[in-house]
Order: sequence, then C-alpha cells, then structure tokens
Amino acid sequence: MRIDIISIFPDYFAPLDLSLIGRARASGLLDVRVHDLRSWTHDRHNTVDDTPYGGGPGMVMKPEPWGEALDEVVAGAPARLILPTPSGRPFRQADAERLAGEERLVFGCGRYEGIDSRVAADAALRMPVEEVSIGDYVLNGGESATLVMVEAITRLLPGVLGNTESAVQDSFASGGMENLVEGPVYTKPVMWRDQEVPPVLLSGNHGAVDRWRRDQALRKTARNRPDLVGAMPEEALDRRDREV
Ligand SMILES: N#Cc1c(N)n[nH]c1-c1ccc2c(Cl)cn(Cc3cccnc3)c2c1
Repeated sequence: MRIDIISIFPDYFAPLDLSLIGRARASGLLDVRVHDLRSWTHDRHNTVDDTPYGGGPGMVMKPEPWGEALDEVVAGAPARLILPTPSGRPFRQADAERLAGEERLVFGCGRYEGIDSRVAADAALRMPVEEVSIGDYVLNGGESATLVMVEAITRLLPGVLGNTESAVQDSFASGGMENLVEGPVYTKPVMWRDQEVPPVLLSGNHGAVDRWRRDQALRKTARNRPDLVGAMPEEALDRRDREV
C-alpha cells in the first residue's frame, strides 16, 4: 500500500517513522510519503489561507495549492482521497478494514476553518473522495485524525503486526468477540501489591479461560459501552448463563 499525506505540518507525522509502522516502511511493506502543502504555493509568503467568502471567523484554506498538490501527488494513478473534517462520516473499524484493501490512499490534512469546498468537488471528478471524522470532539486540524486512521488501517495489513501482536481478537474487530471491548489482561508476577492474577488464568483449562474472558468482556462492555450491548443479540448476552 502507498499512502500520501499532504499537510502544512509535515513534521506532525514523525511518529510514522517509529514502531511497527516505521518497521513496515523500512522493510518496504508500506510506502508512506509526507508532503508539505506549501511546496505548491508560489508567493513570497507561501500563503495557504484567506478570508472566508460570506464573512465569518477564521480563515479558509485556498483551493489552488491543494489542486496543484493533488494533481502532482495522484498523477493520474488510481487513489482514494480521505479528507478528515468535523462534519465527516464517522470513521469506524469497518472503514479501517475496507480501506486496508486499497492500493493507494491520499490524506488531505486541512487546518483553519477547513479547505475550500471546491477542492473535494474537483477531486471527486477524478477519484473517490471520503470526508470522515474520527469522533465527536473538536481538533485544530486533520493531522491527528490522519495519524489515527493511518494506524488503524496499516496495522491490518499482512506482516505489519509482529508475531506477538494480533489484529484478530481486537476490540471492534469483525472477527473474534464481535462488538465487545477488551476484557482485563495480566502478566507476571502472579501477585503484585496484594493483587493476585485470577486463578482461572493459571488453570490451563483453555475452555474455562475462554469463557471467563468472554464474560469479563461482556461485563466491561455493559459497563463502559452500553451502546454496544444494545446492538448485541439477546442470546449472546445470555450465552454465558447457559455455558457450564
Ligand atoms: N476528523 C476530524 C476532526 C474531529 N473529529 N474534530 N475535528 C476534526 C478536524 C478535521 C479537519 C479539520 C480542518 Cl481541515 C480544520 N479543522 C479545525 C476545525 C475545527 C472546528 C470546525 N472547523 C474546523 C479540522 C478539524
């Protein structure tokens, strides 16, 4: 997969040189290219914003630099443009799984009050464009959202997660314990500050461990994410009661 990121803060993406994504890039498994939008400005001040038509607070990102940047970065090759925006469709795990199947993604990270709306409309003449939001809270621009989405997407690519990690049983995964959040996890020592590891985890009884983990995940989901419990079929909630 090739990912292009366009931003006025390219240094924001230094974390993509680290850890599993950094290793995947170094191995050639993943091709991530970060571009400074100001490379496509032509005035002395590298201007990327201007006042909004119709008035109102703040500034809007000018369309010309974006148009030139997308023309050059995409260069006619099929790519999907992802535009983080507070008004976008919610980004979910299913979107990460879907986008992990794409050959090329381009992330347009805006700032100020947003990118001139004609940029998305013009790009949509040549490629699929998705306006997405990572959550109902307000950020200062699209960079943090892009980091979140790039991590959620690329961790699903074969070979990116090492042997010690697994994307299969993750929360919100389509497989594994569907629609449940992760339950508690433990490692050595068996006793720490007067807290012992639940004995079932030391029992070697894999069936009992699986049942215990599912029950803990159900309890944690009901406590922290009642919205997910509502979406769960009734029998899934009662299953633990029938299991011996
Ligand atoms: N994704 C996402 C997301 C999220 N979940 N919160 N905020 C954002 C986000 C994404 C893109 C931009 C661009 Cl471009 C400018 N801003 C600042 C802003 C804030 C409030 C109203 N208008 C613009 C962005 C905020």
